[in-house]
Amino acid sequence: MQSMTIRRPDDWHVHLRDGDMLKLVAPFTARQFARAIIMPNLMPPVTQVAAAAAYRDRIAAAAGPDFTPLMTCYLTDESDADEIARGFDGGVWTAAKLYPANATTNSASGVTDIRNIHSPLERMQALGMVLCVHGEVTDPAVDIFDREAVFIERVLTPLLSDFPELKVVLEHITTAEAADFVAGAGPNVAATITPHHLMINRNAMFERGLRPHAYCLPVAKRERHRQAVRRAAVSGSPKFFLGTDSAPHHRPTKESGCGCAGIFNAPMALEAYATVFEEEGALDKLEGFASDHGPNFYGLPLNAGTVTLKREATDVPDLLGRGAIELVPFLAGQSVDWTLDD
Ligand SMILES: NC(=O)N[C@@H](CC(=O)O)C(=O)O
Ligand SMILES: [Zn+2]
Ligand SMILES: [Zn+2]
Repeated sequence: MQSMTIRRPDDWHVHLRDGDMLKLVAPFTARQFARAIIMPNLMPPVTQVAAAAAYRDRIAAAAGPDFTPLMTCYLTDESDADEIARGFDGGVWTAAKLYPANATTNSASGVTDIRNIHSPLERMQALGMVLCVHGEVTDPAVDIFDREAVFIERVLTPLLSDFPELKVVLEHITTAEAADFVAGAGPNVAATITPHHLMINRNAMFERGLRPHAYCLPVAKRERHRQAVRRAAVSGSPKFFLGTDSAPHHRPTKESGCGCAGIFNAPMALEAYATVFEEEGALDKLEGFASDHGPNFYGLPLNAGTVTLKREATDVPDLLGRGAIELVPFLAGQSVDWTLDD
């Protein structure tokens, strides 16, 4: 196949940040996607309807008219069910986001115990509002490579037995356990999958030296898990859909003695997914994964337009930037097999 046209896709998990970083990265996402679920882990986090509406306006200004940001509410121990319902009913919030406190970047204000958000979760279940989950336990006694699987056991399974109708997206899955759990759960449970977890395993972080640009959370796992996540992505199941988790960090904050977690993949996300789906002999499954399963799960309309991908290599730049900000993109200096036609 030399070219393929699919319904315009959406990104169901992205970090656009704020200020100059937002201005730099938003056009990359808007070039690829019609809509995106915007992560609320700013400093301070987006916990209030008014803050989310103002952030939405800043994103719209940075991304241009062809892009719709879908906002999320950052859940904390103090989250108020009425404020969440008000933002959802008012069309500001599409979903709410559960960060276990200190699990990842800017999650210090996250939830310390799931019991503290029972009343917001009860309301969300009644409203049909999606809960997006960073699914890792923070218990330092649990090995970092096991934190997703243990989260499923200790937190997600009890959560779903307390709220059996709650719509839950287990985000950026990295393990066979997560893929199996989601596949076997009810239709109210789905997962997003990133390009990097499809393309790299944990060796990438240690290839001939320490590689901070391959470091994100949840951390990439061993090859067996990458293979399981690839099978889930190309399975055609409506439970698995595209979420890049593009998470830009200024270069010096990654190339550091304590580097930030996050991989910036927005510039060539679709091209990377197409490369993986072709390797798996599943290009016919790309449109469902990228453009249909997400909106169907969220109960949103499918996009009207299309995008065309050509089977021509795209070279990924070593460095992207503007002004003082420098970003090393995913697959810097390498290439992907497809090109997005503008
Ligand atoms: N994925 C990451 O490694 N980092 C994300 C946070 C997150 O999605 O966990 C970030 O905000 O930088
Ligand atoms: Zn996360
Ligand atoms: Zn993320």
